[in-house]
Amino acid sequence: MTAAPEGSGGFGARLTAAMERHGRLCVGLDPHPGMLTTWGLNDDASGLREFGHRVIAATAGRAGVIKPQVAFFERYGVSGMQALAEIQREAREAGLLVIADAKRGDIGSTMAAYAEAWLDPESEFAADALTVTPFLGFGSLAPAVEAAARHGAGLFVLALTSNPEGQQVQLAAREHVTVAEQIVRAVAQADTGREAGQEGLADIGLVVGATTASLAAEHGIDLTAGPMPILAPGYGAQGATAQSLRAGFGAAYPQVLVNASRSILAAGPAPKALAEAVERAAAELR
Ligand SMILES: O=c1ccn([C@@H]2O[C@H](COP(=O)(O)O)[C@@H](O)[C@H]2O)c(=O)[nH]1
Repeated sequence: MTAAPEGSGGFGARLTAAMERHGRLCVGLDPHPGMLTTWGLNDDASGLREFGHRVIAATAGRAGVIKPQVAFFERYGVSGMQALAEIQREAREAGLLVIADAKRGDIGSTMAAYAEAWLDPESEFAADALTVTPFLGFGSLAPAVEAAARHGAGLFVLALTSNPEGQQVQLAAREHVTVAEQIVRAVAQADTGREAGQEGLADIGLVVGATTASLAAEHGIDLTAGPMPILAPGYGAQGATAQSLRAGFGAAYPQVLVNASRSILAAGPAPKALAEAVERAAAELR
């Protein structure tokens, strides 16, 4: 049912191919209710579908990755989640990689169910990768790591999020090692199952905010500890710029996939203006 997305092989290989071809922009598909109104769309599942359809049309061929924010679909109940399933399928059929931003995390046995819901290609919500939270302990994500390997899918593990409140937890330290550093080390370790000689990005990556990247260096967190892809939200609406991203990530910048949601979506609904906003952001980050 789902088309083969960009490239072949596991998620890391597909993401590497997509970034080589289209650059490091990930377009955020965040149908804020106010945005639907501005775009002249219904504040219901039909509006979500049309919004998704237009964002996919503007993104395909201009960027390689799209990130639907699940919360903006969930708030419409069953019909919203049905629209999300259809939009994810349409995006993958258009050759885009889909990262479902659902930030799932629970005890291991429940985590296994979340992983099947989002990473099994036979699932209605099948995505190429899923954002997950490690704050129940990185070990609780083991079933998701196994499911990702089984399905050729990926995970992005929250490490140092873009919101300032995250630092209270993420920069707390035990024996001078911050929680964020422990997560980065655990993700690098989880990625060691790569085949000998395998190049490119790994399947399991990190979420590090475009706005908080410089904190990693300040706190001695080595984001180059492995070939982990790094999903970086915070560019545009949250204040990070192409220049601050490069400076903040430093040597890790080649691993970075930059998300932009509101700063691109604000250019809609006209298809040409939306496509130009995608092109501009992609060029700025190249
Ligand atoms: O640390 C994080 C993790 C996820 N997000 C999500 O990314 C987008 C950002 O949207 P903008 O409109 O470009 O600010 C949104 O879906 C967040 O939930 C994040 O911002 N920070």
